[in-house]
Amino acid sequence: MIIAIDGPAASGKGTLGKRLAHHYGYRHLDTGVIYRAVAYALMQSGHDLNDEAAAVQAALELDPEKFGNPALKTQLAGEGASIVSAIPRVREALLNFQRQFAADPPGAVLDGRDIGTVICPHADVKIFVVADPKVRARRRTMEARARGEDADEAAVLADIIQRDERDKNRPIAPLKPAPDAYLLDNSQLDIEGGVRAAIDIIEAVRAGRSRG
Ligand SMILES: Nc1ncnc2c1ncn2[C@@H]1O[C@H](COP(=O)(O)OP(=O)(O)O)[C@@H](O)[C@H]1O
Ligand SMILES: Nc1ccn([C@@H]2O[C@H](COP(=O)(O)OP(=O)(O)O)[C@@H](O)[C@H]2O)c(=O)n1
Repeated sequence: MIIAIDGPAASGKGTLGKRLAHHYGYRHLDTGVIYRAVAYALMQSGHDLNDEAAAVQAALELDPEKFGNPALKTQLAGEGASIVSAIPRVREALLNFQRQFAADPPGAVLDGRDIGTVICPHADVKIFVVADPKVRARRRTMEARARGEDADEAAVLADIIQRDERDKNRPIAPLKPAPDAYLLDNSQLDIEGGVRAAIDIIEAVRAGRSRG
């Protein structure tokens, strides 16, 4: 089974994806990390984030072993990711890796912006996670502070809104729900509540399928 999770910045996609993968015994890929890693590589090598050739090269040379680098979590890397991810050739270079990850047994949960629309249009279940922008900014700020960073909630909110706008309005793989995605608003839910709601959706889809 392939579970596709999409949604705007800091909506809880990664947390949900990880928890669902654990619940079902599947592998999990946070695809945002891939674009963050490309942006980070460009920043480290002193290239402009709009340098298409350098960005494609960085995408082709990605090392999944480095996806755990804490530097990829910063606001700067997220902002950079939103710029490099709008380059069509970068997305193209990263397509196979993501599709291969999804196809490998026993099943996979992928989260990002275009999983249900482009990467896995035939996913068994698609969930589009949303939450009020202020709630998302608050959660992301608390997360950064817990890591010891000095995060300003208003600046985090501005970054989230700016990235969402860029991601929604780009011509390639824009952020939008697939027509067959289930909407999950977790503004009023805690993490457990969000996970339960997602499992309810997945089980309802499975039950519907087995009834044929
Ligand atoms: N339902 C929820 N209730 C409270 N906090 C949440 C919930 N879902 C996620 N979070 C927290 O919000 C922050 C952003 O979640 P994350 O999974 O990183 O989002 P995304 O992958 O969409 O960027 C994290 O600190 C996470 O612990
Ligand atoms: N499948 C994906 C995942 C991320 N991205 C881009 O990468 C950026 C960072 O993604 P992320 O999921 O790590 O961001 P957060 O929601 O964690 O803040 C996004 O703002 C998108 O521009 C994308 O274009 N497609």
